[in-house]
Amino acid sequence: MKVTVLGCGRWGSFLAWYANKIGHDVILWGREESKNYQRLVHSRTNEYLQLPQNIHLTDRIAEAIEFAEIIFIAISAQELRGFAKLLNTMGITNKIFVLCMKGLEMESGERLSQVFMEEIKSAVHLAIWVGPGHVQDFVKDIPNCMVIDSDHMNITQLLVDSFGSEIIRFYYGQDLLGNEIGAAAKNVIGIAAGMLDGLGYTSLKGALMARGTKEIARLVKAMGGNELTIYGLGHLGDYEATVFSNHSHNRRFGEAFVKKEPFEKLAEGVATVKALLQLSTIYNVELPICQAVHSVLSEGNDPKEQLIRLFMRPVKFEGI
Ligand SMILES: NC(=O)C1=CN([C@@H]2O[C@H](COP(=O)(O)OP(=O)(O)OC[C@H]3O[C@@H](n4cnc5c(N)ncnc54)[C@H](OP(=O)(O)O)[C@@H]3O)[C@@H](O)[C@H]2O)C=CC1
Ligand SMILES: O=C(CO)COP(=O)(O)O
Repeated sequence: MKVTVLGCGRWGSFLAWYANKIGHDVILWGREESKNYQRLVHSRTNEYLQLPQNIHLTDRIAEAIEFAEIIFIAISAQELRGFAKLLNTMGITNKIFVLCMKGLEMESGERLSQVFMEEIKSAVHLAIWVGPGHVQDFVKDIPNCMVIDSDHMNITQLLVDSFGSEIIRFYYGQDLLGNEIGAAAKNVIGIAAGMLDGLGYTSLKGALMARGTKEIARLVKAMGGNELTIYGLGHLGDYEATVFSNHSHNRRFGEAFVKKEPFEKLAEGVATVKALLQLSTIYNVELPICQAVHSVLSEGNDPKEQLIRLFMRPVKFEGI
């Protein structure tokens, strides 16, 4: 099968490497001025992997789009709307786009599938690929389980059947809304986890895990999704790779933030927490953990005070 990957950062370069490894014919696209792209062109390596010679690299978007019927996108979530506007100017009818990103639009609170479909005016199929997985593990053949979801089971099945392997076992998603919210929100819980680590309160990550899932499940239910999705791979299943992982950029960002250290990599949860607070207002659902993360990141409140207050809130029944 022919596959195009748009975005050549950490995850995009992995998707190209992986699709090639399991036998697909792959083009990887990056922006001409991108340092990530230039490095791949010159050395075929980045800090995570080495790209085989038979993966074609291009900075010509028209060539990349034309090449394949299945197109993965792995860019920063906040850039998706502008990027979709660009794609919409190209001939993209009958393609299957797979959003391999975890975020919500900061200003609107919209899910990425909503953002994408608002901008694409032609008939395309859309799916998402989320769940736990780090490049550093996959390139060593360390397996994981992930989830593909879409509004059409035949598309979900086609993708699962075409991209599953011994290192990635896919599950068929059945709740696009729940999986998108869950995948985005786990990055915010990851930032909270990093803050706890940085403050020396790693012991509270169990409580974070229990209360984080409850909080996000409440939101998903209010939005019309299935609250149980939050206990699946897209959210709870991703805590191992985020809340508890040294590879996680979101967790590391949270830790660096409270230690007042710089951290340059993309931490999607920083923008997503603002989107979640919009949803909290729209759907009238209390999101105390998201609120605490936001108050530390954007309102300058003391992390220790906020996190301690969060877990020492008035006694309540655990089911709530
Ligand atoms: N298990 C999973 O499902 C994983 C999912 N992810 C998700 O993948 C997404 C990307 O993360 P990651 O790869 O770590 O991030 P990186 O910062 O490594 O890569 C982001 C890429 O997006 C590109 N980009 C940014 N803005 C634009 C734009 N306007 N037009 C085109 N390209 C653009 C960047 O281009 P440039 O090179 O020019 O800077 C860069 O190549 C995130 O949403 C993240 O949550 C990440 C890891 C694992
Ligand atoms: O989504 C991921 C792992 O499943 C990657 O998480 P980070 O972006 O926090 O590194």
